[in-house]
Amino acid sequence: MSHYTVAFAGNPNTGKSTLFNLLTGLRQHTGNWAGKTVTTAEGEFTHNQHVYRAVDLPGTYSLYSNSADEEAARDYIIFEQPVVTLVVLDATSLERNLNLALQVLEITGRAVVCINLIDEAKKLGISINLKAIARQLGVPVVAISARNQTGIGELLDQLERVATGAFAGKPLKITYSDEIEQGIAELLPLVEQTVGSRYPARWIALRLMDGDSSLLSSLKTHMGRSTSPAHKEVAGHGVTACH
Ligand SMILES: Nc1nc2c(ncn2[C@@H]2O[C@H](COP(=O)(O)OP(=O)(O)OP(=O)(O)O)[C@@H](O)[C@H]2O)c(=O)[nH]1
Ligand SMILES: [Mg+2]
Repeated sequence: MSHYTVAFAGNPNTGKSTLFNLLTGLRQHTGNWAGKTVTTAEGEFTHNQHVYRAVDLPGTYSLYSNSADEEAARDYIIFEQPVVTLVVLDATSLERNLNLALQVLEITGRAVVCINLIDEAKKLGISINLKAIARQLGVPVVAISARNQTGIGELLDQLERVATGAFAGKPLKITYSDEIEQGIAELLPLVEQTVGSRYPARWIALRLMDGDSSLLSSLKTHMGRSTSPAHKEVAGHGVTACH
């Protein structure tokens, strides 16, 4: 039986924990990230004989280094490298929410985009062209309502496709201005030489150009250790639903 780690990322209040609780039921525990006062939760669920370890990341608007929450979500995706990152978006404010999805896709193509609160969007008369968004983003896109429990089967099927490698994402690559692309081109070989092929060099180059010293110090910390799965760092127990 395979075990796949799935990280739940998304803006605050997009229903990550509602979905997480729905999938994991009471098979979950909460704790703090190592050295950070950021609460996280882990749980387990099964679909088609595959076991998934779900990690509920803190809600963030970006993966820059504006807060401990953003640093924790960023570090998890980059350094713990979940098999799938599930990006949960609010269907009623897609434009703002897609910003985080684009940032995740700059880091990894092993992602599924989950458009939640589709019931609310319908009430507001918002219709969403899932196929067009999926084509543009290059990863599966599924509409669900975590509250009404609709679309969950399709979401789990898409998670499985990405987790097993049956679907290989071709994540949208954002092309920046000539000046920035020139900077990336100069920095990229140095970053690749330093961090190797394990980490997303283009994204790291971009963040370094932006003067992201927090990412730099996280890189130093994580590169000094071999692989250390996140679950070892989560010091928690107790059965509780997360919020
Ligand atoms: N109408 C509707 N409400 C939902 C749905 N999913 C979640 N909600 C509601 O949205 C609110 C936020 O849900 P949470 O699951 O706490 O959101 P979250 O993303 O975990 O929030 P943070 O942990 O703060 O980032 C709650 O009141 C949920 O009941 C949905 O599919 N439809
Ligand atoms: Mg939550």
